[in-house]
Amino acid sequence: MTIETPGKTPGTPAEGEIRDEDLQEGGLASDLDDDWDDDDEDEDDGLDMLPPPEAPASVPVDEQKTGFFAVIGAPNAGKSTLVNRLVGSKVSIVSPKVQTTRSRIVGIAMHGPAQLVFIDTPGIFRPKRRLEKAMVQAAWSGAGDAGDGLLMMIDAKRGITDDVRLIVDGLKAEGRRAWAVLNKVDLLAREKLLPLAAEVDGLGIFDRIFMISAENGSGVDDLADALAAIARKGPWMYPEDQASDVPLRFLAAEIVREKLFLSLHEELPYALTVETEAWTEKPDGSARIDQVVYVQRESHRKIVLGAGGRTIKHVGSAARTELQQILERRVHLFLFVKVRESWADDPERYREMNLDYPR
Ligand SMILES: Nc1nc2c(ncn2[C@@H]2O[C@H](COP(=O)(O)OP(=O)(O)OP(=O)(O)O)[C@@H](O)[C@H]2O)c(=O)[nH]1
Repeated sequence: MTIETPGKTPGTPAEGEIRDEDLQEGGLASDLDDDWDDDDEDEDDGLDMLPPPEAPASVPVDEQKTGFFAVIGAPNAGKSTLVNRLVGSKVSIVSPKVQTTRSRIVGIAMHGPAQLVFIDTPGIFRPKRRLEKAMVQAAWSGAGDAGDGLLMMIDAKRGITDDVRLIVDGLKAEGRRAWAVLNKVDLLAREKLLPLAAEVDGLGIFDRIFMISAENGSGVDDLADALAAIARKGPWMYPEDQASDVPLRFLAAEIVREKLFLSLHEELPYALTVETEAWTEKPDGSARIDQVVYVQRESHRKIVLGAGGRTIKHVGSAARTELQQILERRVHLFLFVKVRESWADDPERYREMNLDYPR
C-alpha cells in the first residue's frame, strides 16, 4: 500500500403551469427575437455532447492509452467535484447537499497520451425510497463497469462513516480492491491525515491511498498521473471532441436541478425532478430550452415559485447564465413547474433520469 500526499500543503399561464418569465417584468420572453416563429428552427436538438475544454493534442493511435475508472463513495464525498476537475469542465452537478448526483455520468479527461474515462456515480448509502434505490443501484452498476480501476472517495473531514463501511463491505463481498482517495484535505489539520490514512489502510481493500482536495486541486495531478500510468495501451474510446456521455439537453436539466438544490431547503430538492421537454435551435444562433420541473405537491410548487415568482426567477437566471457560458451562445430558458404527485413512481421519469426503475 502506498500513501500519496499532495505536493503542496493542503492548504400560468394556466392549470398549474407557470413559466418563470411570466412572473418577470420584461423577463426572458422579452429577449426573444422577432423571427421567433421562423421555419428554419431546428426543433429537436440538444442531443450533442459537451465538447472538451480544449482540443487534446493529437497523439498517434499506436501511442494512445485508455483507462476506464469509476468514482464511488458516500454521498457528498466530492466525487462530482473531482470528476469535473479532472475533465476540466462541468460534466456533473455539485451542491453542498447529499445525493446531488442521481445517475452515472461519464466524464472524459485527456492526460497526455491517455484518455481517462471516469464514471461519476451517485453516493452509496442505505436507500429507503424508490428513487434512492435506483440511485444506489446505478452507483454499484457504475462500480461494476470500472474496467481499469475503482476510486473510492472518502471525505477526510468525516472519516470512516457507516456509509464508508457499507461500501467497503460491499466491495469485500465481491472480492474487489480499490484506490482510496481521501478528499477535502484542505479542511483537515495536517497531523490528522496520516492517522486517517492508516485507519483507511486498515480496512484492507486499498492498494494505494491518495490525499487530495478536489476543490482546490491539490494532489489531483498526481492522481491523474498515477491513473494514466496504469491506463492500457490502445486507441481512445471516445471521440476527441467529447467531454461527457450525456447529451446537452440532459446536462441543461441537471444545471437547473443544481440551482434548485442550491436555492431550496430541507427535503424539497429531493422531491423534484427536471426534464428538458424541447430544445429549439434559433436561426440567430441562440437556443430556446423548455423544461419542466416536476414537484409532488401544490405546496411544493408554491415554494419552488417563491413569492411573486422570485425563487424560480433566480433559479432560471442563474441556470441561463451558466448555460450560456457552456453553450457559448444566447439561451432562452422557459421553466414550467408542474405537480405530479407520483412522479417518483413513474418509470418514464426514471428513463429521463437515465436510471433503471427498481421493482
Ligand atoms: N472544502 C472542500 N469541499 C469540497 C471538496 N470537494 C468537494 N467539496 C464540496 O463538497 C460538497 C459535495 O461535493 P460533490 O462533488 O457534489 O460530492 P458528491 O460526492 O458528488 O456528492 P453526491 O452527489 O451526494 O454523491 C460540495 O459542496 C463541494 O463543493 C474539497 O476538496 N474541499
